[in-house]
Amino acid sequence: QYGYTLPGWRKYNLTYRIVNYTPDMARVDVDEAIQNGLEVWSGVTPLTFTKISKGIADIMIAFRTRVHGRCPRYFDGPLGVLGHAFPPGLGLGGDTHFDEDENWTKDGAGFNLFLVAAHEFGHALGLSHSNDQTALMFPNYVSLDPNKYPLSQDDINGIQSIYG
Ligand SMILES: O=C1CC=C(NS(=O)(=O)c2ccc(-c3ccccc3)cc2)CC1=O
Ligand SMILES: [Ca+2]
Ligand SMILES: [Zn+2]
Repeated sequence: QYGYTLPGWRKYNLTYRIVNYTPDMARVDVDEAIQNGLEVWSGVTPLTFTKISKGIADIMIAFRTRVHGRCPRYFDGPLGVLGHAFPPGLGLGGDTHFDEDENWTKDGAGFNLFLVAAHEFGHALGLSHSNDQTALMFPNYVSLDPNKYPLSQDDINGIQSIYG
């Protein structure tokens, strides 16, 4: 009874939908950053992600500002919180929102969408924050080279403890 594994998804084939796009980046670059952010995790688990363009997906992705829709969490304008994601579950579960008041980029300027997305998707899959400085799930944003930013062993241990 001691200890517990964080609740994960009870299925491996998940769907996602990009509900709206940030004007900061080309649509194809947003699609690519999101897809790569998900592939970081599917690469080390049996999870698969299928993109749908309408209807309700497990992971609904949207760019929002301040108070938005029925979301219980708000954004704070430029800087500060960059995004938030809800742990696995029905309804809001898995949904991931990015703060549109940030400057989203696909390179080192502003905030790299791929990096933040990969971090938020960790939450959407059931991971909490890590105290390992090198972990993707570390609570503070570090702008590293997104092309070489692998998962740390801590991230892999975490996700495989849920979807091993
Ligand atoms: O649940 C929360 C609450 C606050 C958060 N702060 S954030 O949006 O500014 C944020 C911080 C760090 C990252 C990050 C960390 C490591 C690698 C890449 C991004 C992403 C977003 C992020 C988050 O997921
Ligand atoms: Ca913000
Ligand atoms: Zn939100």
